[in-house]
Amino acid sequence: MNTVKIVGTGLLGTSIGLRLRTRGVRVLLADASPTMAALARDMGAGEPDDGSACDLIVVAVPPDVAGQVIAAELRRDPGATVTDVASIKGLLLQQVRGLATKAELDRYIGSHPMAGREKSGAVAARHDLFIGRPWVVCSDEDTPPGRLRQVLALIETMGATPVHLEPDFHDAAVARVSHAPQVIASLMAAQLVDAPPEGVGLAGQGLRDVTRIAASEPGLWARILSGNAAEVRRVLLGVRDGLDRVIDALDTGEGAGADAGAGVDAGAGSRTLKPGAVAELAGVIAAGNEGYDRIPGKHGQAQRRFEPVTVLVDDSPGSLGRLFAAIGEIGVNIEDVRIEHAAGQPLGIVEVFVEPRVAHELAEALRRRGWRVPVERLTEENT
Ligand SMILES: NC(=O)C1=CN([C@@H]2O[C@H](COP(=O)(O)OP(=O)(O)OC[C@H]3O[C@@H](n4cnc5c(N)ncnc54)[C@H](O)[C@@H]3O)[C@@H](O)[C@H]2O)C=CC1
Ligand SMILES: O=C(O)C(=O)Cc1ccc(O)cc1
Repeated sequence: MNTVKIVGTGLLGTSIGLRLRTRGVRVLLADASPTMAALARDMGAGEPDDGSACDLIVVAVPPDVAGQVIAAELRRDPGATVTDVASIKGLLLQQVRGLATKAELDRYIGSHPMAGREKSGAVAARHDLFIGRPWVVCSDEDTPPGRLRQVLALIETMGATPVHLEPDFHDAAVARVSHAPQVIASLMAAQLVDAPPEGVGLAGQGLRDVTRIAASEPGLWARILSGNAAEVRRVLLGVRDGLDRVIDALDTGEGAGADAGAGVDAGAGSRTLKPGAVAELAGVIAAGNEGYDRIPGKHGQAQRRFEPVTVLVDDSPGSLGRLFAAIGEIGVNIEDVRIEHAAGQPLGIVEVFVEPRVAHELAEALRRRGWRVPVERLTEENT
């Protein structure tokens, strides 16, 4: 890879440019907005496009305009391989097929890095955005091997792992793992709009986990959802079935949306659920446990459940460093960390995630060293 052009210098394009520059690749930057291209240049992602011929062109524009931009780049630079990073693949390939010649199509390979942020634009770009993440490649049997090698070289330079998928399989998969979750996060967060501030103030890590991506850019996501409408709709219909079952199970015959006379004993003040309702609720949570366990964990391995050991630390400089050093001396590997601040107190609540078999031992060792470790939850594995 000698010269790579990036068209669309927002979050994705600028992140790719930054990483390519660390490897000494010449990067040309183009954007419909000259200001955005100048910003990416100022951040060190490359130099302004001077029209030179390129080995590889990466189209990183919003999905609804990606088809036209890909076709225009294929035509303009007859030697270049063209790839894109759009979040949808089936509809886009269909559009490019309608706009490009057969010879041009041989130079196009769609791709999609499964990494991003809830912020848009060059200012949010990071050179390490793609490290360790899957990067979908939609080549087919007609793709010339030399062209495929160029796209694979880009992915390798980004530190990502190539995953070869058909466009339709990709779209069905991302509807489930990315697009529908975005809708659910947004709908849940929207429930907070009218909530009283004292109530929202009780929010903890659970709500943050479920709603982090609700901060995403509305314009981009409206385009992504429209471009994968059928598959996203299919997943959401499944979610709606589940929601209907939960809503029905929670029906006590009183309050908002209750079915008249649904409760077994719908007398005044009754909160009785229908027979079978509790099992239905437990079943929903259990199915969630099962699905959650299928999410790949650290380094792409099967998800492993780590045990949290909770430690209360002073909200003061150096506290975290001392805690981590102590855990290192005890000889336990920290798998993950989560930090919350205790409401109204100068106290940090640190959850250190470790292998379940060492959790109890770590808690004891920390207590012996004077750390404040509340009594841990007893599980089969740590007793
Ligand atoms: N944001 C994310 O987390 C992820 C986004 N993607 C995909 O990457 C692509 C880019 O997304 P972001 O970088 O987040 O968007 P962004 O909004 O940060 O950047 C898009 C850039 O494209 C430029 N642009 C728009 N129309 C153009 C045109 N016709 N010609 C040239 N430039 C044009 C805009 O001026 C903007 O600078 C999208 O297709 C998106 O689906 C893929 C993975 C993750
Ligand atoms: O932030 C996250 O967890 C994401 O999943 C980001 C993301 C957003 C859009 C994509 O097409 C791919 C990845």
